[in-house]
Amino acid sequence: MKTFDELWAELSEKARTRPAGSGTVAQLDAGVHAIGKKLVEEAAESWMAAEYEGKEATAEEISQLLYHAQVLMLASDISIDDVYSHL
Ligand SMILES: N=c1c2ncn([C@@H]3O[C@H](COP(=O)(O)OP(=O)(O)OP(=O)(O)O)[C@@H](O)[C@H]3O)c2ncn1[C@@H]1O[C@H](COP(=O)(O)O)[C@@H](O)[C@H]1O
Repeated sequence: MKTFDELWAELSEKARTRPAGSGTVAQLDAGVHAIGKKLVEEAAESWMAAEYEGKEATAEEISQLLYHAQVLMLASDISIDDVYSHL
């Protein structure tokens, strides 16, 4: 288990060091358009899970949604504080 902030620290490090085999690095290389499509896909899957699949599936889909949101932030050079400033 990890927190949002811990995942952000891990993904930031992956973006900086670009280890071989990292899915995050592959997504960053694919670009904002591809990352945005994944984000929308995970949002739709979260919605469907919440309507039809129960709490466990919904939590899993939302975790993937948060992951892809963080990847989009990295690809767009947006920090956590940039986002928090709008909350
Ligand atoms: N939390 C996640 C995470 N959530 C979702 N995903 C990605 O999002 C995809 C979502 O799965 P789906 O089943 O919805 O999609 P899919 O169509 O079957 O998968 P794809 O064909 O798109 O890969 C997964 O296949 C992963 O590629 C994640 N990839 C990585 N992480 C974490 O990010 C960290 C860094 O990962 P790496 O960069 O791969 O080392 C690690 O702690 C990982 O646990």
